Amino acid sequence: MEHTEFDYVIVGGGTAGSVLANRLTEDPNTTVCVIEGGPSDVGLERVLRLREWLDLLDSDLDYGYTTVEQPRGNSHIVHSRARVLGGCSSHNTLISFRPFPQDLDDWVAAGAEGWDNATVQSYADRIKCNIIPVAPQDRNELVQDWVTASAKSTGVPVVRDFNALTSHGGGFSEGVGFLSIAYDPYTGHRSSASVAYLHPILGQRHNLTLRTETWAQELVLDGDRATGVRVRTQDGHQETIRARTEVLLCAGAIDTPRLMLLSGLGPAEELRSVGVQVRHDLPGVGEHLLDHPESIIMWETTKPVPENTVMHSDGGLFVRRDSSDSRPDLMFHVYQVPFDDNTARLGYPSPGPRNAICMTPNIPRSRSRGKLWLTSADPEVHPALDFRYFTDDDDYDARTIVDGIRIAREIAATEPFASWISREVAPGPQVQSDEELSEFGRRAAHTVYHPAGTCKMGAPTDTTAVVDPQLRVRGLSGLRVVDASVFPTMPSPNPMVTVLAVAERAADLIRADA
Ligand SMILES: Cc1cc2nc3c(=O)[nH]c(=O)nc-3n(C[C@H](O)[C@H](O)[C@H](O)COP(=O)(O)OP(=O)(O)OC[C@H]3O[C@@H](n4cnc5c(N)ncnc54)[C@H](O)[C@@H]3O)c2cc1C
Repeated sequence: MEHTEFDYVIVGGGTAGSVLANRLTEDPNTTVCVIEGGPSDVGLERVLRLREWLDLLDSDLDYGYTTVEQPRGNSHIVHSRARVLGGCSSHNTLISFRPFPQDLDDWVAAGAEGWDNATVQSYADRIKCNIIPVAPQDRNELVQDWVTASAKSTGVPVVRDFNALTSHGGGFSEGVGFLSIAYDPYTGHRSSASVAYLHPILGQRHNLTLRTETWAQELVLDGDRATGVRVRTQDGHQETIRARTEVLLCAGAIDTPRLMLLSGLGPAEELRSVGVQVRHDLPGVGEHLLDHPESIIMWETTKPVPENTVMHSDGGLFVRRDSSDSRPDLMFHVYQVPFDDNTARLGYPSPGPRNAICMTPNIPRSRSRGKLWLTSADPEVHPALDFRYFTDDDDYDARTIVDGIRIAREIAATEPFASWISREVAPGPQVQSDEELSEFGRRAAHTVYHPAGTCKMGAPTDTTAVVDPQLRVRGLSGLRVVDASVFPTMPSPNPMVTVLAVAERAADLIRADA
């Protein structure tokens, strides 16, 4: 057994972990060790080339978590989670939206004192990733025509830079346009958390130790203090890495609660039932599993989809149905490839690779709530994930998807987009009633890959919260969570920028405590 000691041990060199590693090692007297389960992405072209992101799903760089049966949804969804430095920012589409001001009002109302809009946006200002609206050479004619038709059909404005509306104003209620994406428009490479925060300092800062292909199996506790992490190295050895000051959990919304539960931190009765020794009863760990569910409508095109693109999903549309809230309540991505995993399984034909266009309506503030739990004390066994998709009491989630498919059909009937479409492939024009559209929409449903909330932040008095507003785990010392698990509620748009901003602020909170 080899023992090594650092000031901070970061579990997970992913989106949040990369930010923390950079910011904490700005002080040359602070030592940091990052434990990352996957390999480095340095020089790994198949990761760095953003356009090839679809090839990473279900690959050796994907943990590929499945869900338990979803009686009202799709039981076949695979939740991709990246096993590589940079985490999901090395795997995802890098669509970059600041959280809406009202999303952060919700955080404060949920007890996350100090996470108000002005504060969080000021941390988003610091993000090092190169976030820009899709560059002119990557804007293809089809998406351009889709933007024009969407604006005409729904009456929403065309937006040139969504984030400018959030950083310099009160956000936006509706809009359509090319997305903002964290990438280098000259090379097509990612500007992921690892590219932006780690690559420039690897080998430069001697106070940073990076342990790739190393898996954190259990937290080491001394009474109620976290003092280290027991890890398994690539060659199967076990060792303990000690933290003099803090252990920082950045393993993401699935693996952070999983590691806590395996370490005896979680709902006591449930832990006992699988034979895990209880170290600290924390009922909220694994509860409150959030996501952005989405569904799909797919068409065959009259001519091949133009080749130029950033990553095959370059446009976005936001619609607001409920005027009592200033935020949009329906979002659509547009996929310029057959996004047919779920439709093919249901028996729908797939157009050729260059002859499909899809719209995927998603629910920005889904009302269904899920849960994650252990089925075994064996650290190799995946936890159970139950998103409880489409189970909210008033059927809001399913109705949102039905509205989304209807709005998408109207856009498809509007020029200049209409001329690109030869026929609707899924669900097909015969599917018309609300009941039929709901049935299709739920069975073909997918995830936008945004699990969050499983170690939620709340007021120090909130017994359902896992961390306090300083992100410290309740009732323990030397342990913080800094990743998408801490979200008290889901930000309406894609969450990566919120994760980056959370990590930027966490670095300040950690330094202030030290
Ligand atoms: C396919 C896909 C597309 C997406 N597209 C977008 C998008 O376009 N825009 C957007 O805003 N969001 C997107 N998301 C979501 C977004 O990427 C995530 O919400 C965000 O990156 C999560 O960051 P995190 O720090 O919480 O976790 P992660 O980035 O997942 O980091 C966790 C890290 O911890 C490591 N790890 C886990 N367990 C252990 C362990 N026990 N020991 C050691 N290491 C461990 C993992 O290998 C990983 O590197 C997408 C996600 C996916 C999967």
